[in-house]
Amino acid sequence: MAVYTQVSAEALSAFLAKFDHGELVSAKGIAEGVENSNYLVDTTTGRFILTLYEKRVSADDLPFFMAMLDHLAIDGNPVPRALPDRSGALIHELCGRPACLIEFLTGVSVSHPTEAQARAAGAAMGSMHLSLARFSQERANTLGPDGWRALLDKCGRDLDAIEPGLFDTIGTAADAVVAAWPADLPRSVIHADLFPDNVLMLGDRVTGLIDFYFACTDVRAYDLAIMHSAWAFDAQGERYDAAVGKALVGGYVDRHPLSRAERSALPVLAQGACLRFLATRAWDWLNTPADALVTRKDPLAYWRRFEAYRKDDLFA
Ligand SMILES: Nc1ncnc2c1ncn2[C@@H]1O[C@H](COP(=O)(O)OP(=O)(O)O)[C@@H](O)[C@H]1O
Ligand SMILES: N[C@@H](CCOP(=O)(O)O)C(=O)O
Repeated sequence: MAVYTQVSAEALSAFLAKFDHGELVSAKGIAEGVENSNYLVDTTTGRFILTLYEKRVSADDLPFFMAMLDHLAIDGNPVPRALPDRSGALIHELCGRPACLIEFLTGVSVSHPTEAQARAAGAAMGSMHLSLARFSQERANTLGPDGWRALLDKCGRDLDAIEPGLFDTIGTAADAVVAAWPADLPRSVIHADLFPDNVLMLGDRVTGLIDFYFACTDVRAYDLAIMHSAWAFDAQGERYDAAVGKALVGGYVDRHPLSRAERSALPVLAQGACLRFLATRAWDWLNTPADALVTRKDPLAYWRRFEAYRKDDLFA
């Protein structure tokens, strides 16, 4: 469960009093997620998400994320916007954290995507990329190859506590990926974390794309590679589902073109994606406070995926 900051009913009522969205009826900490504190808030006029930004989200980046969400929503993408208070402010402070009141979107995230769901989710990313081609703001990726390499170095030999020998094995793998990293593919703002838990669905229909707080400017095909690594394997990273992987890429290209150069870079981009998520998961595994209400995610599930991408071309 990801609730790092406890918000009292009194503090939440005072916060809601700044908005025209009714009075507090109930609030529950949301079990899913690892980065921020999220509450499901019911008021006398509707249902909302309250997010308090923690850990890796800098308050300085919030205006970028909010502008991106507005841009995508105007283009008809199913993304949640932050709601302004009576003075027009979107970004607030609550219990010492930056906080936003956010539109609630219906739908559930799937844990075992079917081919049809993967195709729909890939198409949703394709549409999002078409829209982002016209979004002019930029944000550097702090978790690009330099960022995840530095994070792995910061974990250092403690990585061996996760699995003996991991520090050396990953170091060699990271060197190879960094050396092969494509420099000249098309770039744009990307989501950079479009895992199944960040796509809300009703049946085979995508009803929500959420959690844009890693969004950044990077190689556009890297977004698809991240998504592939998250959607086409089981949670342990042990079993690859070729049909789901194919459907995901197929859905994407139904909406957005993928050049030959982008296609042939997907295997190395996917390996980079694996090391990036392995790095943050390993850091969190080693550094999450014992009293945090959060379920840590298994770093080795991303090492297994990495080995699968290194062994075979899963995009062939
Ligand atoms: N706008 C929203 N509408 C509906 N549910 C949401 C919304 N935002 C977040 N959630 C719910 O909260 C959970 C955690 O949100 P998420 O943004 O993924 O958190 P984190 O940033 O901590 O990873 C999601 O899995 C989803 O169940
Ligand atoms: N998706 C990442 C971690 C970020 O968690 P999210 O709940 O914000 O998607 C992972 O699985 O390692």
